[in-house]
Amino acid sequence: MIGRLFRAHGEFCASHPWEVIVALLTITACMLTVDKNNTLDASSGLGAATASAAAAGGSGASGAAIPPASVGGSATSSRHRPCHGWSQSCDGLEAEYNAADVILMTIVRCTAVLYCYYQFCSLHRLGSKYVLGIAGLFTVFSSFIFTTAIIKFLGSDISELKDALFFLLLVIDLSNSGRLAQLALSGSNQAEVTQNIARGLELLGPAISLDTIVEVLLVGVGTLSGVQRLEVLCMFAVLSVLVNYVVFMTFYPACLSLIFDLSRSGVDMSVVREKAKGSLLLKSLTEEEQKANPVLQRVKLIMTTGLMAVHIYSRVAFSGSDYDSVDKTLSPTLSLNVSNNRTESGEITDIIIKWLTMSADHIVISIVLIALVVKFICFDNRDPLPDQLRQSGPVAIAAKASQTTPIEEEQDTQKRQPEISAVPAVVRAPLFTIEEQSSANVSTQTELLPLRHRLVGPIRPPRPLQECLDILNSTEDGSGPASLSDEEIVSIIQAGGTHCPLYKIESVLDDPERGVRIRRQIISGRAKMQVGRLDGLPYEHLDYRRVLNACCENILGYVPIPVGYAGPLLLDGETFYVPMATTEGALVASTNRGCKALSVRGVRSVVEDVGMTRAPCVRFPSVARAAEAKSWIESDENYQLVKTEFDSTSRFGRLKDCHIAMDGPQLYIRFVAITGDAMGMNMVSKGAEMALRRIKRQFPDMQIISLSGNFCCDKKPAAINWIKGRGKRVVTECTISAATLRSVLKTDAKTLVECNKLKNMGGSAMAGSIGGNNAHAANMVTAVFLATGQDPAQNVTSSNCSTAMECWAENSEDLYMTCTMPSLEVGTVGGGTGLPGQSACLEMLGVRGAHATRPGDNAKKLAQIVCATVMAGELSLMAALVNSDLVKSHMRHNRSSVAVSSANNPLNVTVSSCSTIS
Ligand SMILES: CC(C)(COP(=O)([O-])OP(=O)([O-])OC[C@H]1O[C@@H](n2cnc3c(N)ncnc32)[C@H](O)[C@@H]1OP(=O)([O-])[O-])[C@@H](O)C(=O)NCCC(=O)NCCSC(=O)C[C@@](C)(O)CC(=O)[O-]
Ligand SMILES: NC(=O)C1=CN([C@@H]2O[C@H](COP(=O)(O)OP(=O)(O)OC[C@H]3O[C@@H](n4cnc5c(N)ncnc54)[C@H](OP(=O)(O)O)[C@@H]3O)[C@@H](O)[C@H]2O)C=CC1
Repeated sequence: MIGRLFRAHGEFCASHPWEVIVALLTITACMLTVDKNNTLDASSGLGAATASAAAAGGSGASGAAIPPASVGGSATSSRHRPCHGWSQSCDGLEAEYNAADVILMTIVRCTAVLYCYYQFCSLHRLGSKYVLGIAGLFTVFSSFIFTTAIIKFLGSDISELKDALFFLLLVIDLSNSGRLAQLALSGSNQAEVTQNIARGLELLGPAISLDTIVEVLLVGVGTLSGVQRLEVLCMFAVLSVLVNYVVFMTFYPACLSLIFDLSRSGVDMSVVREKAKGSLLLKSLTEEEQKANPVLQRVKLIMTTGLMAVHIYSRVAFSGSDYDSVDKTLSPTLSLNVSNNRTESGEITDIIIKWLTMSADHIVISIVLIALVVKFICFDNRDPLPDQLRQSGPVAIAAKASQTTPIEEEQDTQKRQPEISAVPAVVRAPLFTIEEQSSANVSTQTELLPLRHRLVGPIRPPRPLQECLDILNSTEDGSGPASLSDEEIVSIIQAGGTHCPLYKIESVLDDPERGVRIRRQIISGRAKMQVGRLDGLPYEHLDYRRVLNACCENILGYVPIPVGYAGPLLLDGETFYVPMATTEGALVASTNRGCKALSVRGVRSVVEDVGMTRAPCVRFPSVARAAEAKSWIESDENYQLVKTEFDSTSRFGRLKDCHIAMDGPQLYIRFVAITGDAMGMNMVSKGAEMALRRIKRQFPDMQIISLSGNFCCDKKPAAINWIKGRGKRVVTECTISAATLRSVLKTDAKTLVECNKLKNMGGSAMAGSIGGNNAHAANMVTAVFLATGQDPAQNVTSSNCSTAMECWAENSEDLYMTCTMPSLEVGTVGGGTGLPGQSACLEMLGVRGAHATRPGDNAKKLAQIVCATVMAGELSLMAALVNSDLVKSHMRHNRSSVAVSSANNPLNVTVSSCSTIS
């Protein structure tokens, strides 16, 4: 209920920022410009005191003494009406500074500075130091200005604020401003910002209100101390707390909202708001009100009650004629203090009395300081807001329920133990973002990543390096790397040598995930990365057995790429749903549309296993000797000798051909081999090496320049692959009826044929392209390659494609289309095809692993699917181009305002939106 009130209030402030800000500024301006003498004269009883205060203020500043009677009087009256203290402040403060004063104020100032430092450290831990730092500074500044205005209004001398400022710094809690700013600015549009601010106040408001009450009552105790200067300072502090509270609840959220409002570009907010309603973040924000730690809340409530009792009792006890006697009881030395402060007596007794009287001052200030310290330690230790939200969100709850086993919980608890970090970068909680919320329900580790990043291990000081090395190399039970803490392992790695090179951690530790975690920490430190830089790069839940010694070295993690599907695709009578991994919005949609058009009549294909190639470069002493070697290899009999050697290296690799090019005394021997279901580069390289040995036996003067002489030609554009082929050669064909062209692609055959001729043929010829007579074959090739674990770099040669179109049927209104791809380098065995995700995608196509009976058939089938998918993408894009739909569709699917703004703009300001374009 209370939370909802705060929420409504926050919503109001955020949605009416101008009104709130102008209202507050107007009130402040009124206070600053009001004629305080008139006002105070008119007010009850304050006039006299103010007059004296003003006078004293003036004198006080110069250090003039005030008659004891007047001071005393003031003090007395101040206890009857606390606000009186404002006008009396100068009286109190003008008292001459003695050694104790100097020490005391120094401590207060130091504490304030340290506290500020602590606050900024906390803000840094929360996330962006710039945004949050500015938020914190803004709160301090605005609170100070408002407090000044009120103090001036109450008739005090502003010159005395130098002491009060430190109290102001001590009572302001910047972390809440940081939290609210972080939450507000994580919104991607005005509606989200408003909702985030409302949600933030709903969450923070009740706790902050209670904190404020406790602080006011606690610090208010100082106003009962009987020590006049302390009373005045405490009144400043109380006022600061109250003003800071009001600023935080009104001015601050309004300003946050305004920042966003002013910096966005004219977007249609009704549309954006509609979109925002569905966002995951908002869903999590509308969940049940977050409760602060109930134990702490109860303690605070009890404290509040107790302090109220103290205040009521004290003020009743001090009222009326009783006051003087009570005052004497509580502070018997006060009058002495006042008079003694103003004597220049050097007598020991006077000094003792002065110190004794000041000790009351010290004691109460110490109580206030201790109370503040207790507040930091006990009450400010609440979970960061992002954690609270994460815990509360329905998505997170579901994710937690499904993911967190008791064992995991236990591990997490262990990992929450204080870290023993030997490296400088300690990963902190990441910025709270929509993306983080959105990803909470997928089974990646990102949600708990920051905690798991930390170095873990038994809490004990690291053992000496030699001892750690002995344990590392020991084979005894209870020894070995598992018994070393992360910090000890880091020290071994940092020491260098061969014991545990950074790139071998996984195998040395025999625990890949732990190894990767430690490497991330070390690299973060060595690369002097900002805290949390690697948080977005997952590394857990990866089957490292399938990665190590197969796919990657020096692993830091893995990059998740979205996988979509295009289909159904009717190919040679079979239906396929083709997985595509891409970050190019609109690509899958386009291919999907193409599949729809093609599948009405279905695609037919032919495939040929051209063979994988490897062409070493060898050199002979003379051209004649090179020519002799060439003819030796090309003779049938010798070719068989070489083939036997080649084939001996694999159960599936079989030498198919040998093309030799001569360039001076150099030979480029292009071995062509079928490689079963593997793409075959390793296999053919292995075979080529063995074949070269045989040739060298025959020609000992042959010099092997390089196993790869670029005549192969792998991963580089080359005409030879276009002409002779490489891997699999596939040709697909299809006819698309005029009706389908109209209904699905919104075009006709004639227009497409014309465009294909001028763009894919004419345009590519003008560009001097080889193998590029297509619109975007590389798009589909790469997306399917990534999804199915192919070598991504082989998209270069594999994307060779000629797309042809003709008008078809009697009336020439249908379309006949072919795609010819002579060099598709694909495999269903080896490389990345064995990784779990990639393997699942191959499974989806029914081509995972080796073909059970006919080795090579799975790879060929995959090549056919790739070519048919390319055809679908080609058809759809060509239709989009003739319809001038390209830019429109990409603005809709390929440019998210959230992604663009969060990448380029720390304030998440929307820099573009499809709603303005489409
Ligand atoms: C593999 C190496 C580096 C071994 O090289 P090496 O000299 O045997 O290794 P080493 O054990 O003596 O270590 C030397 C250094 O290599 C690094 N190193 C060594 N091992 C690791 C590891 N596991 N993880 C990370 N770093 C490693 C490391 O820096 C190490 O120094 P250290 O730190 O020990 O003082 C070397 O043989 C090599 O560079 N091979 C070439 C592999 C390659 O480039 N493959 C690319 C694919 S080929 C292709 O796709 C295209 C192609 C070929 O067809 C194109 C064409 O036609 O030309
Ligand atoms: N070395 C190089 O120059 C290059 C390497 N690459 C990389 O090479 C890797 C791919 O090499 P590739 O040779 O395809 O794969 P692999 O190196 O993984 O070799 C395939 C393995 O699978 C076995 N196998 C089992 N069943 C079959 C089957 N039905 N058909 C074929 N092989 C089968 C083979 O047996 P057997 O041992 O009997 O042959 C062989 O051991 C990729 O990671 C790629 O990135 C890429 C470009 C160049």
